[in-house]
Amino acid sequence: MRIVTGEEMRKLDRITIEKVGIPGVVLMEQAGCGAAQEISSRIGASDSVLIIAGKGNNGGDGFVIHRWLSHWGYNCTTLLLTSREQISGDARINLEILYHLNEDVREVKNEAELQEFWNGIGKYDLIVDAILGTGLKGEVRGLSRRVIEMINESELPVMAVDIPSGLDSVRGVPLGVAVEADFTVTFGLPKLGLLLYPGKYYTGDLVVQDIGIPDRVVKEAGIYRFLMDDELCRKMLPLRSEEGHKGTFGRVLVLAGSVGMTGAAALTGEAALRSGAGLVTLGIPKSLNPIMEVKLTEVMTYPLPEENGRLSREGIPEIQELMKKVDVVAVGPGLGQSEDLVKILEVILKECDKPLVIDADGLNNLKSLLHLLKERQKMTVLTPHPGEMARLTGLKLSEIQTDRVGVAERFAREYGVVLVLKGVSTITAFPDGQIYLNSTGNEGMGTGGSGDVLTGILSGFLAQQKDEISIPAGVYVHGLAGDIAADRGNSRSLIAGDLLRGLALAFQKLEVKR
Ligand SMILES: NC(=O)C1=CN([C@@H]2O[C@H](COP(=O)(O)OP(=O)(O)OC[C@H]3O[C@@H](n4cnc5c(N)ncnc54)[C@H](O)[C@@H]3O)[C@@H](O)[C@H]2O)[C@H](O)CC1
Ligand SMILES: [K+]
Repeated sequence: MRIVTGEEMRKLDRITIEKVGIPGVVLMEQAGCGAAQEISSRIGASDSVLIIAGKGNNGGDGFVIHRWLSHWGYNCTTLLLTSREQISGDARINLEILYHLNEDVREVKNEAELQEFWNGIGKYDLIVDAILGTGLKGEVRGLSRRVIEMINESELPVMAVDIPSGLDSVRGVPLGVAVEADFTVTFGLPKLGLLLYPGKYYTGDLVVQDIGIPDRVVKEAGIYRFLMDDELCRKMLPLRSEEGHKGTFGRVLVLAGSVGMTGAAALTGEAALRSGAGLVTLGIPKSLNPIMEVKLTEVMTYPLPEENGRLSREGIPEIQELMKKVDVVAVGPGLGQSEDLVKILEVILKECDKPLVIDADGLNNLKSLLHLLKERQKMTVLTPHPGEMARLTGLKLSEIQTDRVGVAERFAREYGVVLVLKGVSTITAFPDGQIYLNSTGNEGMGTGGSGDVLTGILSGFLAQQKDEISIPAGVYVHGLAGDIAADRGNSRSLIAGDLLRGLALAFQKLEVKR
């Protein structure tokens, strides 16, 4: 499913109305009736509903909701945060209908009148926030601001119409103040801010209501952000032929590990195999080889020259040979940091003509080599968590976390890489501007080794099909494996090894028998 900003949704509405010819009042009817159905499925037959309506079409949706809920027998009151005369267009049509039906509509024009009305708030069972939607501009001001504060203080259940009023539809942050909703019915397509933190807190359960915006309008609008789901992931999984063999499923070289950091290397190697790669070779400091030989069965190990327990530049000729024999190279998990490792990474960036996945310490050794990324002709995937992204870019953590999509989008475009910015709602950004927002995973995955498993999954996918579109699918499968593992156990006690076992179950859920 595509993801839009408020502004993009307004453009889609406008094209649908002006070019396709579906009247706005029809879209509003679809929106309001759909939202009323969702509300009706969540409240009791004798519940009283208070619709708080702003001056624009978000308020208009509220009037339609009032009409349908009342039609189904619910007690409804609309609190209008302005006077009747201030309402126009499609919203006014629906407001007049409420008056013609003698529905209970109260107008409040100032804080005193609002406070007087609010003294009776206790008789309502649900508040419908139809104050502000995609027309919000700047910090919330005036009566809208005061009523949003009162809604949040009221502790009453709240449903938000389209967007929790006050929430920025791009960055998902409150513009001064925002409604804290229990659930939100958004129209047409999900707005980006509803899917990011802290926007997710204000949104509560998100329901996307189809209001009949034609697919063709959406496709032609050039919307380039996507929300991952099972269906989209299935389409992006690497294809596997039934006559396949180890060679066709691809060979992965993992350069990872250092003394004391053998687990990262093992997790990456196993995850690549568990994701369907045919053969995986793990290049590690040679003193670790006996340990890894015991630890790993299916993953082959290759002892490389070392210094102080980390790969050393003496190993470069062997690494150059190893890279020629594989389909994809993953470098970084547990590597450590040193000048030799920077030198090794520099050679890899300059000479490796295969897709490359750089993670963890591979990223921490990359800072001085960023310019080489632009020169690579083959795909490069970087998988930083926010801290590694801060070190890579020199940005503060807060600058990254309050504009995750923007930061990822700009970096991918500038360096011509696929950037996987991990965190809640991991973002995959492509050099052409495409953005994929992940929707799987849980807090239990904030555990050592989780990222190593992701690196293995991504390199395992690229080994099977050198198509970067499998990267968001890998991120999705990683989170799905974590969700399945957490469901079977408990997210608190989740450890990275559980993800390896969860992978098979994740594929089972996703794989449709071809
Ligand atoms: N356009 C359509 O056909 C459909 C729209 N839908 C719903 O309509 C809203 C968008 O409506 P719009 O009238 O453009 O804007 P809003 O109702 O969101 O708000 C505009 C209203 O609010 C005032 N305002 C703006 N910024 C602030 C602020 N910072 N503080 C206080 N007040 C502010 C402004 O003066 C206007 O009066 C969309 O979200 C949908 O809910 C239908 O759903 C589908 C068809
Ligand atoms: K709203």
